Amino acid sequence: MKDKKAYEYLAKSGAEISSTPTRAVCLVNAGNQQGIAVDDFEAACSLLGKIAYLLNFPGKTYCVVIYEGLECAIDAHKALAGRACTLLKRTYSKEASIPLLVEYLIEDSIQLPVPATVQDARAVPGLVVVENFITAEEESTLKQCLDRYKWEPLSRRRVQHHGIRFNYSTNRHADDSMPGFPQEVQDIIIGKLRRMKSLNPVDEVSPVEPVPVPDQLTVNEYKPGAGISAHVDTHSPFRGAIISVSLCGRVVMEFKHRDGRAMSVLVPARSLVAFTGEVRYDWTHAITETRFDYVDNSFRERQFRISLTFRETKSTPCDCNYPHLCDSVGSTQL
Ligand SMILES: O=C(O)CCC(=O)C(=O)O
Ligand SMILES: [Fe+2]
Repeated sequence: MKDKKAYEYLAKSGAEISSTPTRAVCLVNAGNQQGIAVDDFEAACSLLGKIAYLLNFPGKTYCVVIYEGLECAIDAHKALAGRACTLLKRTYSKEASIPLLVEYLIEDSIQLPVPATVQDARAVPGLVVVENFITAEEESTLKQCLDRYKWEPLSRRRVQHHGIRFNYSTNRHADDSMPGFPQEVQDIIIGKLRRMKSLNPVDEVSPVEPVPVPDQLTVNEYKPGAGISAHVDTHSPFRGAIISVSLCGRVVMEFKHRDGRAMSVLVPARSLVAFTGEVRYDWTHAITETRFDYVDNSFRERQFRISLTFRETKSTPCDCNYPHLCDSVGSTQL
């Protein structure tokens, strides 16, 4: 019965079974739904030949390995067909003895999502991405440093606030100041920001912007799978660009404009992302709650991630040219 369902889902996805060997080997009964972890799956299948793509579809009862060469696919088919799933370290032990059903698929019939990349930032005006902004050593120093401070639990993540405090109920910074940033944050990140000449948007059309002088820091800790709903950071309390530095894991960030433009951008670990101009004021950004992101041509498990969002506070109304999402429109400004 289970097998039949898996074949039905496979057919529904548009994928067609081939009666002759192809590079695409489909493992039925060994999907993400049955607890196959993507890393175990990749390790087991790469023993049988060089993998071009790995497709471990979220919630599905099959997965697909596309080998670089046909010979490897034939070898894999021979090695895997009828074998117990323990080969793939299936986590549900009661199902571990179900034999694998292996099929070749017509490659063109497999629907692939478009993987999110860093370069996709080009389609989001004003977005700045600096890869490897901090080293792995600096990342671990910062993580250890933050672990010494108290976390505030929110429903799906934990936060810390440093510098001038932000009030979530009014969406404004509180008047009472706290001490400055932790020393390591000051030395590593603020030090690097001071040495940066400007913020250069990836699209190369949006104007270069000055580097802000942050006095407020929000630290977000996301467990794997957690996210943040679509929002624009309130305009008026903050001057210029908003900066986010990622520790520990990569994530895919979703950007949307009300005119229909939308883009998923890969934000690598240890990178700096800055929101300037149009993306700062006129687009929303979000992190979808999901266990998998489609990156590097595969669905990869969402990683644990800490982000540090730096803002420079101010007390004047916003003077941006993007009225639709502006909190100053209709009050003091227009
Ligand atoms: O995690 C991130 O990089 C984004 C956080 C964010 O959007 C925010 O704190 O406003
Ligand atoms: Fe934000």
